[in-house]
Amino acid sequence: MTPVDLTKLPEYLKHQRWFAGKAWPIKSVSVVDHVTLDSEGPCAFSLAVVEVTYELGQPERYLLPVKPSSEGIQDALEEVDCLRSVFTLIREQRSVPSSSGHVQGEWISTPDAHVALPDPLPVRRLMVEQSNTSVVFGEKVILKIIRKLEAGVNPEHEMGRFLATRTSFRSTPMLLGALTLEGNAGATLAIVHRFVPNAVDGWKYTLDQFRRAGELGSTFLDEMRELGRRIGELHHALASVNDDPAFAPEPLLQEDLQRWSASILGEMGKTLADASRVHVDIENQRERLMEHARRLAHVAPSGQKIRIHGDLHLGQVLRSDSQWLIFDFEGEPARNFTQRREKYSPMRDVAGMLRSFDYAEATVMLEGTAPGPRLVPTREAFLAGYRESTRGAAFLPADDATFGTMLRAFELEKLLYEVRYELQNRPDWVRIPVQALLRMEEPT
Ligand SMILES: Nc1ncnc2c1ncn2[C@@H]1O[C@H](COP(=O)(O)OP(=O)(O)O)[C@@H](O)[C@H]1O
Ligand SMILES: O=P(O)(O)O[C@H]1O[C@H](CO)[C@@H](O[C@H]2O[C@H](CO)[C@@H](O)[C@H](O)[C@H]2O)[C@H](O)[C@H]1O
Repeated sequence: MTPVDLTKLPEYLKHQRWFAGKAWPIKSVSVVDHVTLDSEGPCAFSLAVVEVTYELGQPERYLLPVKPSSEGIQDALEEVDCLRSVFTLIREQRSVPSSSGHVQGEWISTPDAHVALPDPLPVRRLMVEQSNTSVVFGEKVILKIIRKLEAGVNPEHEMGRFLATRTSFRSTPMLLGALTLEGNAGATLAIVHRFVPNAVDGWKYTLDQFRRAGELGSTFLDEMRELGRRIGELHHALASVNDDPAFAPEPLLQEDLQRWSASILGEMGKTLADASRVHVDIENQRERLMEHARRLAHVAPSGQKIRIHGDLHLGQVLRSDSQWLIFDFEGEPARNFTQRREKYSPMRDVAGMLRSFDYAEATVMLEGTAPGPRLVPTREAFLAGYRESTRGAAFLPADDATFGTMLRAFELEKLLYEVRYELQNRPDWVRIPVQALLRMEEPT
């Protein structure tokens, strides 16, 4: 028996914030696995994995926590008891059979993962714009229930578990547990982290600083230097284990550089053509930009490929208690899990953060803030901190010239990604990466 009225699902899905396929006609929806939870308790509900097939394009899978209701389908996550039930399953590491496998709760039991929770446990839905559903329990832990499921190993779950159990890196809200569906429709369904109270994200924090008149204060630049150091420490931690093939650093080969260079050149073809419809001048830059990507293929290979954050920007760091914490290890949403888990040069993360400083500068300028010396000092402070904490690291290129060439190529790669991201999501913001592409210097 299926837990939901399948005939009502297409209409239900189209009204959900997290449903990505609103623009495409649905051909069919089927339940591929489901489990009933709390069947005897106050909140009997189902966790159903549904597959949506479209008239055109690839099918997608979603997690539907649902309750039977006289009106058809009700989101079980609207009920506090159901949210507590999901959390308890994880905390007590329970295993519950599903129609074609089982769901498994996982709770990390190292001493530094210990968290004391009040009883009864207060529950608060996080009121932020997000594509999943996050809930805070007792102001101590945050549970993210994943809505759109991808095939393969979830990088946020994998990276969080690795950092928590195999490294001493603690500049991140620690992963405490997860809920996984094992079986044919296997996927990570939910993730629990330590909740960071009173945190401000790095994007808001930086905008506030950039909006102030005059020069940036030395305190802020020290904080940016500290952020650079934290990213360097993250890379050290990610490169610190050799006995786990998913994380062991690998030598960076000429063929890696050639592959990455070719991929940037390939992305450039279509992206610049799309961008030139809104900004005609961009086509004149094509040759100069291509040269930055070509140079990547020809540097002498040094350093390593390691697991990286993969989507590092100011919105992925939190400032709390005068500390920087790095979070959201799920990687770039436009790539599949296999691509996101690939080892890469850590320079890609560095480039991502530098791009974010440019976005912050462009944002305050568009708001009418007077020009000022903000961008260059922020970049320099961040890079100085990063270089300080990674001096002599085996994962970085051996000399400064190669460091510079690789950094420019990865900034270009991120810029192209941003043009595509903005064209699709925030067309008014396309000008930010486009202006940066126009400003990119002649390769030296
Ligand atoms: N551990 C945490 N402590 C405090 N706030 C957090 C924590 N994790 C996430 N948040 C807040 O929740 C928001 C959404 O979290 P995120 O994991 O990015 O969800 P999504 O993947 O759905 O975008 C973040 O922007 C941040 O403000
Ligand atoms: O936060 P996500 O993992 O969903 O990342 C995506 O969205 C980001 C925007 O929220 C986008 O970041 C771009 O805009 C930021 C400002 O809003 C800026 O700080 C980043 O540098 C810029 O890349 C990110 O690229 C995208 O993957």
